[in-house]
Amino acid sequence: MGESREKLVLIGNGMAGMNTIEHIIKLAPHKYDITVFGSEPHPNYNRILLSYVLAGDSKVEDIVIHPMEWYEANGIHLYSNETVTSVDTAGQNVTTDSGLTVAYDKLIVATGSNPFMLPLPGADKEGVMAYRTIRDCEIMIEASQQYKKAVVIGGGLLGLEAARGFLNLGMQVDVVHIVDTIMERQLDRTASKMLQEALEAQGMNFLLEKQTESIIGDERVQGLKFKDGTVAEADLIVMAVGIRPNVALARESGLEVANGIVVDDYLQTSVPNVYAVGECAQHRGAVYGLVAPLYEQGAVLAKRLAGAETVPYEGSVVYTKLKVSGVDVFSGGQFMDAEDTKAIRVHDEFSGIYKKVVVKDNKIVGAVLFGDTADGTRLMQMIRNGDDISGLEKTAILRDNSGSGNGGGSGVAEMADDAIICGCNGVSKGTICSAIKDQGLTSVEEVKNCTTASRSCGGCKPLVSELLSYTLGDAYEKTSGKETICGCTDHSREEILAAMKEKGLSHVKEVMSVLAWKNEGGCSKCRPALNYYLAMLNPTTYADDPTSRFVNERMHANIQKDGTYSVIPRIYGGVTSPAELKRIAEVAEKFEVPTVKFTGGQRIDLLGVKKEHLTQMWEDLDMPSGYAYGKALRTVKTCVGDTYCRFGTADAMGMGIQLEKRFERLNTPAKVKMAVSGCPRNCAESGIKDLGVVAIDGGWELYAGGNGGVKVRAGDLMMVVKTESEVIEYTEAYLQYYRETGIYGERTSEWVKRLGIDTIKEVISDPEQRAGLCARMNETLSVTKDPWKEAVNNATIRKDLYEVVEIKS
Ligand SMILES: Cc1cc2nc3c(=O)[nH]c(=O)nc-3n(C[C@H](O)[C@H](O)[C@H](O)COP(=O)(O)OP(=O)(O)OC[C@H]3O[C@@H](n4cnc5c(N)ncnc54)[C@H](O)[C@@H]3O)c2cc1C
Ligand SMILES: NC(=O)c1ccc[n+]([C@@H]2O[C@H](COP(=O)([O-])OP(=O)(O)OC[C@H]3O[C@@H](n4cnc5c(N)ncnc54)[C@H](O)[C@@H]3O)[C@@H](O)[C@H]2O)c1
Ligand code: SF4
Ligand code: FES
Repeated sequence: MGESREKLVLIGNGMAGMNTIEHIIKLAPHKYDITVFGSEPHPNYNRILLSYVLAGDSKVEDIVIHPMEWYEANGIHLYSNETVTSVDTAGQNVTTDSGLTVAYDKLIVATGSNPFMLPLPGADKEGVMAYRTIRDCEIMIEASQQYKKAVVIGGGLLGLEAARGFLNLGMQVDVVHIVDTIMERQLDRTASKMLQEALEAQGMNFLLEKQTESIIGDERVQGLKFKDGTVAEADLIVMAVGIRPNVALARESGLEVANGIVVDDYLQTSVPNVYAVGECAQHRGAVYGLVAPLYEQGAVLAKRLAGAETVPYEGSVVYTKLKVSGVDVFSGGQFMDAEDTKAIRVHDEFSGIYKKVVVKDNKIVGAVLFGDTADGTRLMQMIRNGDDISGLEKTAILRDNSGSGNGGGSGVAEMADDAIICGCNGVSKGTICSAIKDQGLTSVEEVKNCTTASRSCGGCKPLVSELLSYTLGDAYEKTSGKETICGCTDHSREEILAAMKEKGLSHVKEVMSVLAWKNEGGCSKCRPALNYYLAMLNPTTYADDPTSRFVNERMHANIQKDGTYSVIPRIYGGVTSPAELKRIAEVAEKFEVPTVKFTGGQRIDLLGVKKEHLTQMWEDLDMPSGYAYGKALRTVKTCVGDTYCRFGTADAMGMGIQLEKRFERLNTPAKVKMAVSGCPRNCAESGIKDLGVVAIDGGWELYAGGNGGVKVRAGDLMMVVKTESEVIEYTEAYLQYYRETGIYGERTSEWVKRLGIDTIKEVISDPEQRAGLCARMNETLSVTKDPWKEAVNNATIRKDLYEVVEIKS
């Protein structure tokens, strides 16, 4: 039987080529004798998921698409770790680097791309690398165990996913980007800036508008120098500045090559019996760098080679999603405004949501979504269908997905059966729903195994989950729905706290190990949370884990966008003295601080401080840390009160200073701001603070859960008390209750809303409960230390965190 088979050879054991082979085997299992060559020493794997391997969410073995046994079972000869070095198109055979020659009747070239490496002086130093393969990923993971500081050049999709991975690996990371907006090839300015802010909050540091001039160091890289003369330290540099089609072999073999290997609508090259598919191919002038279009090409080529009827491949409308946990970003089609386009925009600054839909001639041609990407699939379908939207309401195009009511979700119910749910693998709603019904599937994993939907980037998992819910109703709801603290675990906050108490768990790694964390090292969402919960439960015995803190908290200073730091000393109640001001001025002069600014919280910010100056500055200032970087008490703003103001009924400054001295250094689920006003005129803005204190005739009002930031909220009146010591006592109880029941990252404004002010009132009004809360607060406060003093007095901390390695250029 084998005798009659034609010989099909595939060069490139990657995603596009092997997807084509998989289709061919399904369509015409006996037509070809198939040989596959791959330069990498692995079976075909999902390159996309490398980002999850790097981030610690998956293991290398989990991302294999076709294991070795699959090749064997399908009679495919796989030569891994073997590179094809020449193609004889006249004699119809290929030759490899080990000297092997194999004949073909049909040849598929799927050699992918090469990462573009900037040809900089010093780029050949050890520690400068690309990010494309399993090997690259392994090198990065190994390096993180030895080195501390990574720099990623390129703030595109790949660079940002690499940077996120480094943070998860416990490294500090700078992202160097050439223009002033990241992901400018996928996002408009508004979305880009929102993304930057969100990633900065995760600990990423951006060096924007920087052009690298050279890479410095001896044998191993030590840093990079920019054209503007500045430098950045680096133990490891990853170049993620784009890719170039891997066409050298094709060119040498006489195939027509422009940017990529030129192919027609059936993926045929300029040479008979030779086809090209994937990133190396150029179709109608376009070269693609995402899997969805490559799989569309593969489906057409497979049909062609299997002898089945096929429509031509006519090009693809592409969309992307960034795979970084905690941010939702979608970009598709023609997303930039142009003279002949109009846009529908929704920008909710309170919820951090931005949506833009670009319309041309009454048709949607592109979209950018940030913060809520549930509309993405539907919009892409409308773009592909060329739907006329002139009769549609704006709300039918962009939905409010925030609620769980009818408007919520992505509207899977209304999608047509042929709507593509999984863009990467081209799987439609109809296929998924039939598989769920016919095969009795009950989980996203089962749908993936049966239909391939969600097998690649995983971006469609929420939609698949919605389809399961839509098809199975309550039966599905019952099997899912628990709110876990992050994707690394199936446990909820409550379960984790209960286990910490019951099993006496005492460090972050132990929690992850005992509770069988799916991702061994955890991520930036769960590790700081676990560190906080452990410290909250065991204040006197727990040893803080600085590696589980965000970089600003680790450094006790805020990193600014140019890589310098800001230093904000504590100024109790916003009240200072000439001597203190003189000292601040002297320090600012001595260290040539470029900007000195008053903050909204009545203190002084020294901006633009070099890392190596931090500890000496703190020593010279001889003032406590203002914790402007931490999830902790920030400031207590005060008015002058009855000391100077004729309306004042109480000593607002004195009360504010007492509160700040009592609660300084207190760690809380999220930052806490307070204010004290000397009368109901409320000049210190007590109504929009986490705790606001307002003097009234004969006493004080305490307001809870106010916020003047992103989501403005007026505080709820929680309590009216008579004396200053009662203000302290009730504040202790309130803050401790928040510490014990707040979700890590949750501001009091959200917490008060979640619990209800009446519940909080009830708890802290109850003398027994209040006494317990105050006792636990006392215990916590009894062991806090000033971190700046600690760093000044501890040579190891100074060396490990603040010393700068000298960089030779
Ligand atoms: C970290 C990372 C994350 C990504 N995330 C996404 C994402 O979320 N969504 C998305 O759509 N895309 C993503 N991509 C892009 C996606 O992985 C690529 O578009 C896709 O892998 C390209 O497939 P390909 O088969 O054309 O090339 P490749 O997958 O690169 O396969 C080509 C293979 O050919 C081999 N080869 C080359 N020359 C020879 C030769 N002469 N002889 C033998 N073998 C040879 C190479 O070693 C390679 O294994 C990501 C890429 C990376 C690196
Ligand atoms: N989630 C996803 O879909 C995903 C994830 C990773 C990779 N990918 C794909 O992998 C490929 C490679 O990704 P990429 O991010 O390297 O490519 P890219 O071309 O999308 O982005 C490269 C970025 O580097 C910047 N840049 C160029 N020269 C620079 C320089 N000298 N200094 C600083 N910045 C510079 C560019 O401005 C650009 O934003 C792309 O095809 C991408 O689509 C996709
Ligand atoms: S709040 Fe009252 S006491 Fe304080 S400054 Fe304003 S008017 Fe004066
Ligand atoms: S959309 Fe990428 S796996 Fe489904």
